Amino acid sequence: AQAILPPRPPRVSTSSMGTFPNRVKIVEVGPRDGLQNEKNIVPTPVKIKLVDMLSEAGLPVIEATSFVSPKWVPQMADHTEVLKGIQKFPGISYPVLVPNWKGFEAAVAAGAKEVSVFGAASELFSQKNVNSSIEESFQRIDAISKAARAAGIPVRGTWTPGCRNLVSPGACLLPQVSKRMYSMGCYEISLGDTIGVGTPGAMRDMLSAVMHEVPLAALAVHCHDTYGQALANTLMALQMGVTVVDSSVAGLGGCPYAQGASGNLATEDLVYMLAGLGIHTGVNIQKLLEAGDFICQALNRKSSSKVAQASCKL
Ligand SMILES: CC(C)(COP(=O)([O-])OP(=O)([O-])OC[C@H]1O[C@@H](n2cnc3c(N)ncnc32)[C@H](O)[C@@H]1OP(=O)([O-])[O-])[C@@H](O)C(=O)NCCC(=O)NCCSC(=O)C[C@@](C)(O)CC(=O)[O-]
Repeated sequence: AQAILPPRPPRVSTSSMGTFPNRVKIVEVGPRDGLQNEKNIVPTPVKIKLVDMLSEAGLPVIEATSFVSPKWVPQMADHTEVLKGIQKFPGISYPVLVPNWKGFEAAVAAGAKEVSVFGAASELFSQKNVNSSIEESFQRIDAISKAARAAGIPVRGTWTPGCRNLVSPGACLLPQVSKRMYSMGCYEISLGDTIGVGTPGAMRDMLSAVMHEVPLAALAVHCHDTYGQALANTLMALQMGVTVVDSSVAGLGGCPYAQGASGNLATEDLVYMLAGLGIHTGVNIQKLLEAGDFICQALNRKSSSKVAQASCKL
């Protein structure tokens, strides 16, 4: 596959458009969020090679795996082997998702240097996803954050409204839970549109509410593309000043406990859009496309990335 990067227009900024950042940090979630929903177990060497190829492509943060219960998510049962097996490139972070204390301890024992905690702003989704209430999730996160701080391990947090009214802040308590997570020591809060029903308007309203509670510099967005809105939602977030975006190579993804959740925003499409805006990411799109080809072949699947699809035809 070959990608032709879009021409860079002169930088334009008007008050009605907002100002785009010069640089965006991409958090690649493909090896974790992308693969966790796969029914067939992906061989461990394939997972390791995927992470290594993403490192080669220059992604600055790669969520490598998750230390969740193998009874709940069998696909992630090889988390220790994956984390130990990947090459650790200097300057790249490899956070791993941890749902509870047991997962945190196992992650640290496997050599994790950064962890991600997560929770939902909906009681129903919280029960489905982690078998606990929102309050119990906070207690777990608090304990993990304290221990992580003592061990010098940064903690990133992801919150998902996890309900149909996904980006409706009133319905989903997202600003309050984000604030609480931030105050517990998470250095960054990623706001997840887990089932991908958000629109740019809903993103604007949700972010406006959350920005009152958490500094903009500590916010990231994590959009799924169920309704084809992920790139547009991300663009809105960038215009509002967000500079950290989660995405998944080849648009892989979905949460096993969120009915209807489809793939994430494809990293290839994000990189292409950012290049067209003249926004620096440090990602080599050619190597990224190769990583996407590799995992799609391993999964026997067509890439969900429009850029990858178009590049194949060129
Ligand atoms: C949280 C639990 C563990 C509670 O699950 P539970 O069943 O309530 O846990 P438990 O404490 O009662 O333990 C049950 C068994 O699991 C074991 N266990 C317990 N914890 C662990 C662990 N960490 N690692 C390994 N094993 C574990 C534990 O030892 C025990 O084993 P047994 O004694 O029966 O043999 C479970 O609900 C779970 O693993 N949930 C994770 C679900 C998940 O991975 N969801 C997807 C990630 S979230 C997501 O994708 C959304 C996000 C973040 O990407 C945002 C977005 O997309 O928008």
